[in-house]
Amino acid sequence: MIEVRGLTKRYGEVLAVDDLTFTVRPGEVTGFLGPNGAGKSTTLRLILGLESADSGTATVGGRPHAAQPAPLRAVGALLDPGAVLPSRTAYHHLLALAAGNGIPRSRVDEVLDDVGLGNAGRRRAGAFSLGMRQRLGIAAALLGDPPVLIFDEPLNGLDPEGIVWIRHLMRRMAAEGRAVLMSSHLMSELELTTDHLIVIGRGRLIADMTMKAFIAAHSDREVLVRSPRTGSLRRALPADATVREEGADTLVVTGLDTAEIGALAAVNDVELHELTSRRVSLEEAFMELTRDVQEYRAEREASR
Ligand SMILES: Nc1ncnc2c1ncn2[C@@H]1O[C@H](COP(=O)(O)OP(=O)(O)OP(=O)(O)O)[C@@H](O)[C@H]1O
Repeated sequence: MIEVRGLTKRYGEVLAVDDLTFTVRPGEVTGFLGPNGAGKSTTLRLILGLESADSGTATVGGRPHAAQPAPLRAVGALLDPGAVLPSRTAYHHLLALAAGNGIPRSRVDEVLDDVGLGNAGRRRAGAFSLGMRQRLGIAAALLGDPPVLIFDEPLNGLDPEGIVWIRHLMRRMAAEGRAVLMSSHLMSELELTTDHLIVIGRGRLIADMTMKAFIAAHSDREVLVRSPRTGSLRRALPADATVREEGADTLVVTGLDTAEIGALAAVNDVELHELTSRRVSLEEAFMELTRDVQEYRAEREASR
């Protein structure tokens, strides 16, 4: 279990992590979501003891990272898949890590097989594709068979096969009872993989809820209407319907269903070319949730 309590980190003017509190539970994949610059990587580095907090605590299994007697057995992390000596073979890279953490040599072949690098272990890591480096980083994370796993943007730059593979791996790790934390700046990457969702913006907690609850809360339907007479249709709609234009001949309406809009169009003699009910995408729901912090970011960048 990861417990973050009142965690705060400042870099000069920038409050990168602002009084953040959340828990990552065993047996679940928790998605850690936030727009670029929200403070995700900083939070993960604080949990892993790579940075020190200005205040608050971050513990794994009840201990701060610095107090872990065998860090790789407590928490495995994939932060930067590029962090491998290019001249080393995958096998020797893992062997050095194992030796430094009192992990038996036999475990190296096990994890190489586990991540599908069984045949590539004797090749130099410098010649690996991004997908293979990602797998090697995950092998290193799994080396100590830890109960807690942290992946920072693990799907970045991967091909569809790699993405499916990592999704399955994370689900399997959670099914084995591990606590898995995965960061992303895209809701679409988390929707299929995670049980729980933590959203941050500008270093602060915005949402902490199950993925199911997030989907239920944001599964409003909207109706797309295409017509050569959108102006007349718009005037025919009741005042409490929300209407926005999506191009010259298209309206998107919330608050009415397709039958109601169809009936109003018929009564007012408005020709329709399309009437489609659709779910608001979770990506849009996430953007709505973080709009204030995105605007803040845009303002800050504009004023530089
Ligand atoms: N070492 C550092 N020195 C100064 N500022 C930093 C440092 N690391 C991060 N920051 C700033 O802290 C804020 C949070 O950055 P962080 O990398 O944690 O965000 P993030 O959510 O991981 O973003 P991304 O998705 O872009 O990686 C940003 O404004 C960033 O510029």
